[in-house]
Formats: sequence, C-alpha cells, structure tokens
Amino acid sequence: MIASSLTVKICGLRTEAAIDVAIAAGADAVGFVIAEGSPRFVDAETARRLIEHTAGRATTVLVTKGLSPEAAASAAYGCGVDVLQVHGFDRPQVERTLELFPRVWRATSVSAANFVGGLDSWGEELLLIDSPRAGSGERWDLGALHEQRPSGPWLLAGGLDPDNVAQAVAQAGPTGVDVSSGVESAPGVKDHALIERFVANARSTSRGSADRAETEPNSGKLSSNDDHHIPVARS
Ligand SMILES: O=C(O)c1ccccc1N[C@@H]1O[C@H](COP(=O)(O)O)[C@@H](O)[C@H]1O
Repeated sequence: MIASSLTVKICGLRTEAAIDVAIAAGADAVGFVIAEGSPRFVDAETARRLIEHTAGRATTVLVTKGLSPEAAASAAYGCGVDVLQVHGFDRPQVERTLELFPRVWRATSVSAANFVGGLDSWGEELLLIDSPRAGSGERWDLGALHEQRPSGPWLLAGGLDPDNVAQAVAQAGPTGVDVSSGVESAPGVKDHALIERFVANARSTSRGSADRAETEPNSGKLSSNDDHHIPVARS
C-alpha cells in the first residue's frame, strides 16, 4: 500500500492498452463501467479480464448504477475488483452494500445547491462528488463547496480534462480527481495522450492546494482535506 499526494482515477477504461498507459502515467486507480447505456459499458467478463490485467498495479474500481446492493456486490466479487463505486444509492442502500462488500465509494452530486444525501460519511471509504449526469463530461459549480464540505476523503469528478484539472484542484482542494469524458477522443474511446496529460497536470498541482492551506490560513474551507489519503494497492 502507498499513499500519493493526490489520488488520480482514470475511469471508463475498455482496453488493456489504455490501462497500461494510465498506470505508466501514474494513475492510482482505474475504473470499469458496468452501467447499462454508458458509452464505456463493459460486460462482466470483460471487466474481469481488464481487472486481472491490472494485476495489483493500481486500485481497480467497478462503477455501477441502477443495481441493487446485492447485485452490485455480486458483480464486484465476480470480477475480483478492489472497490465498488455506487451511484444513486440512499443511506440504507450504502449501508447494505457495506455489509456485503468491504470497500465502497459513494457518488453524490449537487442538486439545487445541496448535495444528494449530504457530504457526511455513511461508512463508505470515500465520496465521489460528480455532476448530476455522471459520465457526461459536464462540470458543476464548485462554489457549492463553500457552504458544505465532505467530512472524509473525496474525489472531484465531472467535466475535468487536462486543461482544467489544475485549476479545479487548486480551487476545490479534493483528495483526488476522477475523469472519464475529458480523456476521450470520442464517447467511450480513450485518448492515450490525453490520459498522460491529465495525470501530469493533476500531479503538477497536487501540492498547490496544500501550499495554499499553509500560506493562506483564511483561504477558507476549500483546502482542508490535504491530510486525507486513499489506500492504493500497488504490488
Ligand atoms: O462514465 C460513465 O459513463 C458513467 C456511467 C454511469 C455512472 C458513472 C459514470 N462515470 C463516472 O462519472 C465520472 C465523471 O465523468 P466525466 O469525466 O464527467 O465524463 C467518471 O469519472 C466516472 O466515475
């Protein structure tokens, strides 16, 4: 296990080559989407094969939406993934999932200036704060974080790309970042050069928010999570 200063997750990977590029670039986590209708959808057997290919070089994350806790946990065990990412779950569903599978990342989004389900931990390993339309490449107003802050580690997602990730990290001060559309040449098609640029640009600013927190104690709530780290499996 290692901890890096800023956790970087590349999501929606569908090929071994893209996984290798992401890991070589320094990604901590790679995500595989089994949500029906997504342009990044992979079936259970493909997810299992890609996770096996990753082979402990990065944390593997299974992205689910619209499944019951039982079905999501069953899929996670079936493909041998490290982490189960759940979208649209209420608190009882998250707690039920945690009874079934040990590592859960809960996705939430801003709705009418409030975060769905709130930003306090329900026992999940981390919170993913995304746009309301996950995987769409849409951004959301980071200003909402001025009033509400996650109590634990959290990933920023939603419309990030190589050109905006540095500024977003500096503004929001997340534990990590998560990207899908922003490193694609077409929906579901990962661009290897964009993956490399995204990781490099995210890493180039990973100290930015921490430095700001040290030098600008009144810079507000937006830099308070730099001491949180996600456990990352690396062999
Ligand atoms: O990527 C998808 O298609 C997807 C489908 C269903 C649930 C979640 C999905 N992706 C998650 O959304 C974030 C942000 O995506 P984007 O960068 O704005 O395109 C992505 O990192 C996944 O965790």
